[in-house]
Amino acid sequence: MLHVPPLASTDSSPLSARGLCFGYADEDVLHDVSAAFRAGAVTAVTGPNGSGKSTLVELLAGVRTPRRGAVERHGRIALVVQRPSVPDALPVTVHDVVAIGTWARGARRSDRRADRQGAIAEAIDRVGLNGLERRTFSELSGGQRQRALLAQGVVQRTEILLLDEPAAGLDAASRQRTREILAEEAARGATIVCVTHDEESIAAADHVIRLEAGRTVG
Ligand SMILES: Nc1ncnc2c1ncn2[C@@H]1O[C@H](COP(=O)(O)OP(=O)(O)OP(=O)(O)O)[C@@H](O)[C@H]1O
Repeated sequence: MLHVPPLASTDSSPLSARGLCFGYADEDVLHDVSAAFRAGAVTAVTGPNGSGKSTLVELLAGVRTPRRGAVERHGRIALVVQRPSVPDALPVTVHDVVAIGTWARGARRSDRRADRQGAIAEAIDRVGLNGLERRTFSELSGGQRQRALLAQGVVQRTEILLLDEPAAGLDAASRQRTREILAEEAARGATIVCVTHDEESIAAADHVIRLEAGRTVG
């Protein structure tokens, strides 16, 4: 796939960052990061461990606030986090996890209960977890948990979908399926930003942002 740089300007971009600086302590881990993300495209965010990818995605999602700079968002955002830890005592099932993703949809009057159940079943089917709906999170493998969270993200049908290493720990077939799902979400017009170390995901992305030591390098 042709790799063109992300948009230089923020014009018509559903999601953009301008001059982001952020530090967990005195020292900044992100330095003056600017980027604009296109609707209908998958942007891969890559770079070495500790280069600031997860931090950038959390700033884009609004989970963290930049010390300097700003994020502009147009549309609803879903964030798929990495390696969730759920206490074993919490008996939350795959179905529950995906259903949580429909809560915001449910606020829309047109979204009837039957539609919600259908959307949950479809999302579980898309990530290949059929038959495991009633399993609790503690009874799932790491890769299965990862896929349940992906289903929770896509069921929201938000305009912007942010994912932090959704393919981490997945086998080759599941990584491939994850790439297909992201392409499908982009095809319906969503803006997809995906942190990844996976070479195939980087190659399949429409745009690539590379971070090194908290700075964009291309
Ligand atoms: N909660 C935290 N408190 C203090 N420092 C943190 C915290 N989270 C991350 N950092 C530091 O911020 C920097 C960027 O971390 P970040 O997790 O964004 O990197 P990353 O590129 O996502 O790494 P990886 O590829 O390993 O997931 C690193 O130097 C890291 O040690």
